[in-house]
Amino acid sequence: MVEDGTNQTFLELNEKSGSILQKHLDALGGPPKAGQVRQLPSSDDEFDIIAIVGQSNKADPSENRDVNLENVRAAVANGVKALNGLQIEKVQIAVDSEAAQAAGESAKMTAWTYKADKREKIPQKFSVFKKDSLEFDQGLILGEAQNIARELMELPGNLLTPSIFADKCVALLEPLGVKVNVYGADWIKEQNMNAFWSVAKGSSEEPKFVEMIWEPEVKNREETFALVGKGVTFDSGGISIKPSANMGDMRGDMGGAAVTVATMYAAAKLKIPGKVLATTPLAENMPSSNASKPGDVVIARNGKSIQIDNTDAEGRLLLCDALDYTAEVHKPAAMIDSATLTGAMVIALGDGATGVFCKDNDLWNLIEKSGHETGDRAWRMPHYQHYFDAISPTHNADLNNTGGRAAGSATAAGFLSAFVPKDIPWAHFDIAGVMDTTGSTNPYICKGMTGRPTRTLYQTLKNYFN
Ligand SMILES: N[C@@H](CSCc1ccccc1)C(=O)NCC(=O)O
Ligand SMILES: [Mg+2]
Ligand SMILES: [Zn+2]
Ligand SMILES: [Zn+2]
Repeated sequence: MVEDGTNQTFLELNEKSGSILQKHLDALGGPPKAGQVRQLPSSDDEFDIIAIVGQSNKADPSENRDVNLENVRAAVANGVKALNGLQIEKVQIAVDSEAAQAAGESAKMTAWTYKADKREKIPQKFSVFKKDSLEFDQGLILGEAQNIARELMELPGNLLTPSIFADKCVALLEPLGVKVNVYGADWIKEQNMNAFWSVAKGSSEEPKFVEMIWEPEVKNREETFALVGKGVTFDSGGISIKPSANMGDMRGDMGGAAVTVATMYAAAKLKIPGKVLATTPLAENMPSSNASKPGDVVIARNGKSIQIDNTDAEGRLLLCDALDYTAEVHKPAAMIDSATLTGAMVIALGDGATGVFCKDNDLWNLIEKSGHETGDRAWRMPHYQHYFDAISPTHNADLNNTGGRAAGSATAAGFLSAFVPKDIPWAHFDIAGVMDTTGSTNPYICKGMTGRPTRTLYQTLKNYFN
């Protein structure tokens, strides 16, 4: 696969073919425009087909990402898709070394579909044209990591209960040298994680709390970076039940946990030179006679009382205990939580960017830079006292678990801030908007669950420890 009709690889192949390639290309209308692909028969025994891919050269700085790399991702995606169904197993991609990682990421993500049997028709083996490239291979791993998150998110609630999710964490990460601790209901209650338990107790599926530790022998920095991910394997809303239309999408309400685990996979595979600690509270949110009722009051692990006025605002209840535990027990130097937290974030940003709430400018700058590099962007949201005031105080407790309709994402972030010590740089990623896609906005991610922003989380760790 070769980008446009003018680059060096094309010229070499054309010369070798005695200018037949150029003749075919001219007959097909000349070099492809951005988004187009021309497939040429190859006279070279080494290749069955040569695909010439048009690449955009638009570079608008206000896009807030490395547009050149994103153009390469798009071109590779279009090329791979044009080869679908042709029984081509292996694709060599002609790409410059500075874009090789982006090409690898895109190839791997484009070649993925949830239905494993359909993958047979899509090329699955990729390399750089006639050479080995470490950057490209790293890109393949990062694409694979995001695919792991997509797979977990697509899995329906009956096939991915908290117990099954926890088993998958062990199977995926322990062989890579990540220590994985899995705790159940008794431990959650012993820890006084009563806010977490208030969500889980309505389901017959046992909740799990998974703790993952990557600690390499060789470190660039001694600090611990912590990740926390919301893991609601199905969110029915509980007693405050959701409308039935599209309720099946809530199989992806463990997206925060999925991208957290996928980031740990990438961190271990690519041997991030520092300690990364991750936790995921996992539960189902179901209505039953055991479920929490609107108006119930619980005391969270940190001693704060919470009035549960809306059982569908459950994410912050699991997360608040997980954040408190992670901060107190592991004392990280920085912490990011990821959560499909609010419908308001879907309205605010759609699948354009992850909404990030962060008071620490250094951490925010690191996250923004990372999103710029991966193309999976972050957008800073307001994290003011004003929004915290909307959820506190409440009639019968220190905090209310809902701040009402206005600025729902910001008041949710305000709620979480009551559980993170002020001296720990912390960012909250509301990933509800980027949870899924119609498939029309990004050429390398098909319709469905996206696994976003796995690569931006990984890149943030990489930038932090390098
Ligand atoms: N599970 C969360 C977020 S639901 C957000 C969403 C909606 C539609 C498609 C994708 C994501 C939840 O229940 N939040 C409560 C709330 O926002 O009120
Ligand atoms: Mg799922
Ligand atoms: Zn909910
Ligand atoms: Zn939820």
